[in-house]
Amino acid sequence: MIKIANLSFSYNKETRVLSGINLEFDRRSTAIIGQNGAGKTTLVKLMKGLLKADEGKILIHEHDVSGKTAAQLARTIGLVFQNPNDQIFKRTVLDEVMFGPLNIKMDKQTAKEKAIEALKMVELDDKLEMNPHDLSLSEKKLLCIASVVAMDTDIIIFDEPTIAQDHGGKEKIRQIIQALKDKNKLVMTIIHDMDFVAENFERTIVFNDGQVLLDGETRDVFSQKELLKTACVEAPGITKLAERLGFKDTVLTVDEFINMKKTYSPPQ
Ligand SMILES: Nc1ncnc2c1ncn2[C@@H]1O[C@H](COP(=O)(O)OP(=O)(O)OP(=O)(O)O)[C@@H](O)[C@H]1O
Repeated sequence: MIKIANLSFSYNKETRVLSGINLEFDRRSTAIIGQNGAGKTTLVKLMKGLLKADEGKILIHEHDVSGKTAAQLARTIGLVFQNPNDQIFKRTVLDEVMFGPLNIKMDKQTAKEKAIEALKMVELDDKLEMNPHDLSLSEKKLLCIASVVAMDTDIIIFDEPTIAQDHGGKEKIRQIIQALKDKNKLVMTIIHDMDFVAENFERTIVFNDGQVLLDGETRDVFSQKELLKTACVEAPGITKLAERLGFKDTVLTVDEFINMKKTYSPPQ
């Protein structure tokens, strides 16, 4: 779906932020992780056409991103920003969510239907007439998710969706991601919450200093202790616990831990 070849980018002459990135994305849900400043947000901004590469190419559905207009890209790839205040500018919740669909020339009736469907998904459909700025931070983040979901793009990228979410909010985001996966969309997220990565994403890519350090099935990535250390990334809590207890296999979730514990005999 997305092919990235030999991609490099710098904001200024002194520092190269991304260098020689080669990646292909299929429909597997994918987490992009790595320490602050590793280049994750820059990569997704390049995919979304918000920045122009210095070198290399990004192809989405075989078409070069550099040859596409912002409107064409908006129909294919949605990006939910980390900070909701970067995204909110209408006076009611409904108008906010209809803005994107109308902007990509959906007719008004369809835009409204898509907006309400997306607001139901994030459970804000009882707040259609509210001013978005009166919502809590967690609700604003959900509103921004709805605004992108309503555009019905094939690819949806989240930047730190779980920040400012309590347990209930995280559970809602988990369900939204699952619903998008069920619709066969490519869901990608930039995230620092490793427990959430382990529980929800099939593939994980680790960025370090503007390059891809690790890329593979999430379980395989979290089994690479030494390389994770290089990228200053910690494995999920349950993975570390199982490892310290001497489990042979890499454990990703509490359910797996419980199931494996039944057959586990501690080292003598
Ligand atoms: N607009 C900008 N102008 C100049 N430098 C920038 C700009 N945006 C980001 N950078 C720098 O580029 C590097 C990569 O930033 P980027 O936001 O892509 O990292 P990140 O991996 O997403 O980090 P985080 O996890 O903190 O969001 C950092 O050194 C950052 O300071």
